Amino acid sequence: MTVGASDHALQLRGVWLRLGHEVILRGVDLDIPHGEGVTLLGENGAGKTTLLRLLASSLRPTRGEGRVMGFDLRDSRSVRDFVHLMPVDAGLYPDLTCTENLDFALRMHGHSAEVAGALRRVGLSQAAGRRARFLSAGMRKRLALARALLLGRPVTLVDEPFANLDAPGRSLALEVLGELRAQGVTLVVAAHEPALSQQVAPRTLTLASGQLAGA
Ligand SMILES: Nc1ncnc2c1ncn2[C@@H]1O[C@H](COP(=O)(O)OP(=O)(O)OP(=O)(O)O)[C@@H](O)[C@H]1O
Repeated sequence: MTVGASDHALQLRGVWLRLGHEVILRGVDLDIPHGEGVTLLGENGAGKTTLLRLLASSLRPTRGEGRVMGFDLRDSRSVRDFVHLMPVDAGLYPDLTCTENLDFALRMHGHSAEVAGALRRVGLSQAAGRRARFLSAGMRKRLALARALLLGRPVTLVDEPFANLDAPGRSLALEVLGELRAQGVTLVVAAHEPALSQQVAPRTLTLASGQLAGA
């Protein structure tokens, strides 16, 4: 692949991905410059989550190549130092409290930050000591947003940030994602709410039949 190591945060060349018997991605090319915000659209089952997992080095291409912050997509250890994936189900440890979930994420990345302030920011101060398994879906989403903000990874991939959120929660999600962009974070947002997502991630790509349009 003739790619410069530092020109783009994310690059894919001719990526195919098969899961089981199903071919999910069919020759996907992608170039996302540092700091860009991209909205990823596509029908249910189009492969958005799969593409995010591939970019986070959680799935390997069946064929083709990719680079994340200049590192080969297959070099999971290096890629994961730069990338945070906020999964659709929030990806929390159910038996840890809100505070413990954030503390743990920070420790994993060798960061320190003010957890209480982040919980306050997302309206979860009262729930700080509650285990994640006892949070509502919207509260889990809020906690995941707090974690994404605290980590501030150079590449942040967000799966369905607006799902399960009430109107103030959706505004909060926009604020948090906007703040990450303002910090120079490269943001990819998979969403079914293009008008919301495009406010913070204006470039729009659409996955259909395993191919990416607008790339
Ligand atoms: N582990 C797996 N094994 C086999 N097939 C899978 C696996 N994970 C996902 N798939 C299939 O891959 C396809 C794409 O799924 P994916 O979750 O990426 O879609 P999506 O665009 O995120 O959908 P949605 O909008 O519903 O969240 C679906 O057909 C799904 O059934």
